[in-house]
Amino acid sequence: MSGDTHILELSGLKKSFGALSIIQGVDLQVARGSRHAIIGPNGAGKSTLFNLISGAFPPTAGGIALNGRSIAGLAPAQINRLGLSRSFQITNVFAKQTVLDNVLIGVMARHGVRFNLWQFTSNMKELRNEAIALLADVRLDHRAETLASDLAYSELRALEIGMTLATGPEIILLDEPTAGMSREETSYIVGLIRRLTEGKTLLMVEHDMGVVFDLCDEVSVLVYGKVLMTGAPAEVRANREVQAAYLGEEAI
Ligand SMILES: Nc1ncnc2c1ncn2[C@@H]1O[C@H](COP(=O)(O)OP(=O)(O)OP(=O)(O)O)[C@@H](O)[C@H]1O
Repeated sequence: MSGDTHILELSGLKKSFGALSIIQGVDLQVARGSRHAIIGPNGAGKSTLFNLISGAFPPTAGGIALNGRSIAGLAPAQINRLGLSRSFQITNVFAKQTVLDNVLIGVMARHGVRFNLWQFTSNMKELRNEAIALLADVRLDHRAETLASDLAYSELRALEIGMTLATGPEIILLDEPTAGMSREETSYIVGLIRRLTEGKTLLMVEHDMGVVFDLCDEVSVLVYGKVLMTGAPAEVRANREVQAAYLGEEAI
C-alpha cells in the first residue's frame, strides 16, 4: 500500500442499503498534502462516500486505508484519533453554548480530557488558550463569548471548520463548506480553507466549480456511485463524459 504518497486510499469500495447499491466499487487515491474535490450530480453518492470514510456507515465491501492502515468498519471516534476529521454539520454545533466552548470541546477531545464544561481541569487555561488561538485562525476570536445560535451563517460555517480542526487532523473532510453563501461569503470561506489546510490534506464535496477551481489540485467525478474520472480541474472540465453527466445539473 502506498501510504507514503497517498494519505487516503479507497479500493473497490461498495455500499448498499438493502437492495439499493449506492456506492458501486469506488477506487480513489488522495495524495498527501493535496486539496481534492469530489463533484457529481445530486444523488451520486458523495455524502454516502464521506459517511463511509468517516466511519458513520460500515462499507458493504472494499477497503479504506488511512496512512496505509485499514480503517474500514472503525468507529468515527477511532478514525478521528487516527488523524481524519470530518466537518461537523451545523446541527452538531451546540447552539446554546458559546463559540469558545464549542471549539473547546474538540480541543479537550484532542488532549483526551473528558468533556465537562463545569469541571475545570488543571490545564484548563492552556486548553482555553489553544481554543482561542484556533478561533483567531478562523477569525472568530472577537465572537468567543457569543452564543453559537447568534452567529451569522458564514460565521457558523467558519466555526464548523474550527471545530473540525480542533482535534488536530492530518486530513480534513468538508461537505459543501460554501453551500448557501453569497459570493463575498464564499470567497471569505475559501480564503479561510486555503490558509487553514496549508500543510494538511483536504477532501471536499463541492458543487460550486468556481470554488473547486480556486482551491483544488485534483477532482474526482462521482456518477451513480462510481468514479467517472480523476484529474486536474481543467482536465475534468474539458472531459465530454463529465459534461454529459452534468447536463441539466450544474454549470461546469
Ligand atoms: N441511509 C440510507 N438508506 C437508504 N438510501 C440512502 C441512505 N443514504 C443515502 N441513500 C440514498 O443514496 C443515494 C445517494 O445519496 P447521497 O446523499 O450520498 O448523494 P449525494 O451525491 O451526496 O447527493 P447531493 O448532491 O444531493 O447531496 C440517494 O439516492 C439516497 O436516497
